[in-house]
Amino acid sequence: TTTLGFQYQGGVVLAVDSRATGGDFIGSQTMKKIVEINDFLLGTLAGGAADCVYWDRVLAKQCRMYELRNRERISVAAASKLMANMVYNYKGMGLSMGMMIAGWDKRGPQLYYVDSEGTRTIGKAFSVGSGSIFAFGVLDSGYKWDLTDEEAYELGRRAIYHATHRDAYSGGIVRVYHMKSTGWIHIDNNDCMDLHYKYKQEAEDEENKV
Ligand SMILES: CC1=C(C(=O)N[C@H](C)C(=O)N[C@@H](Cc2c[nH]c3ccccc23)C(=O)N[C@@H](CC2CCCCC2)C(=O)[C@H](C)CO)Cc2ccccc21
Repeated sequence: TTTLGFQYQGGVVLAVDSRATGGDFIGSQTMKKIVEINDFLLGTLAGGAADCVYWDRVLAKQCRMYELRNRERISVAAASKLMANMVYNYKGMGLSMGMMIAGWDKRGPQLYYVDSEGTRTIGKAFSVGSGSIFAFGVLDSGYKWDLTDEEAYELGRRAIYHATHRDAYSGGIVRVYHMKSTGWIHIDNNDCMDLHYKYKQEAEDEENKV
């Protein structure tokens, strides 16, 4: 798996692949690794598939219960803390989950990393999963705060594509979401093979320019 999240002038962009593996067997090429918790909260999933899918659903329920009890949306900080505290109760029992929580609340756009070891941290950019080293290579070389929305989407797409190209445990569809002040929007899905030939053609066109 390769998941990526970064904050820039336009909010937070999330980009992920869609492969699930069992050993060297590919269980699925169409998994959803960006989960919609509510209109202003997104999560990304990496690690044990069942752990991720299960605990994401528990978090979504807890966030909804908070809204009903308090008549206001839960903050990004509180949602990420809920998840961190829930999985911390199982520390050392074999859970494997590395997730990001992206959202926009009264404090503006925020991005948290939470994992089953007990880490919860706020930051401007994270990449989680077996392909994260490849994604960081592209992200670090192309990131700046002042990216336009289109540049940010393309940076996320390219970073995940390069991870799917080099990491055997990443692949399938590259999914991109954008967390804005008005909530999240789903930008697009691209099969990583289509991106491969698109980028190959672009590189050849660039080479052939005088
Ligand atoms: C195909 C599939 C599942 C599957 O392939 N399960 C295997 C056992 C699994 O958990 N795979 C992990 C890798 C893995 C296997 N054993 C482990 C023990 C500990 C930690 C990781 C693993 C995976 O694909 N992980 C993905 C993220 C998943 C994909 C599915 C959606 C939720 C996030 C990745 O992190 C990359 C592929 C790298 O492993 C589980 C599942 C639930 C619901 C619907 C479909 C599936």
